[in-house]
Amino acid sequence: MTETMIAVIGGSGIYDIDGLENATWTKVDTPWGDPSDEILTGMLNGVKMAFLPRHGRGHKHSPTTVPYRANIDALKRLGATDVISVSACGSFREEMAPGDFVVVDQFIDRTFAREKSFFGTGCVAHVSVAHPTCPRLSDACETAGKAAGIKMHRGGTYLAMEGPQFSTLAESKMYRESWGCDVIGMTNMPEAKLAREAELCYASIAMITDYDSWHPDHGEVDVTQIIQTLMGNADKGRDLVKRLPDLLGADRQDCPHGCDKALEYAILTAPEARDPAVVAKLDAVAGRVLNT
Ligand SMILES: CSC[C@H]1O[C@H](OP(=O)(O)O)[C@H](O)[C@@H]1O
Ligand SMILES: Nc1ncnc2[nH]cnc12
Repeated sequence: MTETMIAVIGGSGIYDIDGLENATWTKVDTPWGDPSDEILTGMLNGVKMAFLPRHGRGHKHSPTTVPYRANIDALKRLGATDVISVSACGSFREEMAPGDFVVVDQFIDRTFAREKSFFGTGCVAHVSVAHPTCPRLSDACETAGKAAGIKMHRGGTYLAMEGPQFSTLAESKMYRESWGCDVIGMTNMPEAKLAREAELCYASIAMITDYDSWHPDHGEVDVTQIIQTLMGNADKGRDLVKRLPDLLGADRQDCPHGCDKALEYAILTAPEARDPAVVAKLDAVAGRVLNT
């Protein structure tokens, strides 16, 4: 049995969380460069917590330049077991209205200018992301959100676009009508894929801020409107987070869905063919299976 550490990656509008005991911002060095910012650690109701602002305090990183690999490595290195992403998203569904939250369970990855794996030449691995989010962690998010009085939707497909521009009207209609997507954002990929490679349970909460550009009764997406909605959402998001420790507990059992064993049969490169320098970089992410 290991000790739970709940890591929250806060998206646009969420640059800190309050209420942690012994709250400390810590710089974490990783073989993949600097994370987006220092990481806030502390205790909440007897459970270890970590918080990382995805874009950095002051919103320094664009969706393309967020150092996704360094962020996931740093959280794993600190001892995180569960990662909860909280993100601002557009909605493709009338019933998923601004102010509502969606516990996302699928993704379509349309990003193209990001490093998407910890593995590659010298140590090749292929993990499954058929089910990219952890149902156990998603259950906790849904329960916590409902207890906080938030209108929660369970399940939804998140279209991850490169950005930084919002979608054209034709794209928005295609994602909604032909591809069956429910929400859109710019950051959950490759984050979810990297969390799986690092054997971390991952859940994603989409805080709906707008109707993207498809909705006939709403104008095109506008960052001022998004930020206004976010200001209301951010407090709700923080309230949800505060309820997670009681739901997840300090003693962590093995993940019933196998998120924490994702690398068990994933590494293809024979031990004698592995590049020691590449293996060394994987100490935090894949130390369990590489015995580093
Ligand atoms: C502020 S609007 C666009 C911006 O907000 C979202 O960021 P995050 O997912 O980190 O909350 C979206 O993905 C874009 O990066
Ligand atoms: N409509 C939208 N498209 C992409 N990212 C978003 N983040 C918030 N709203 C968004």
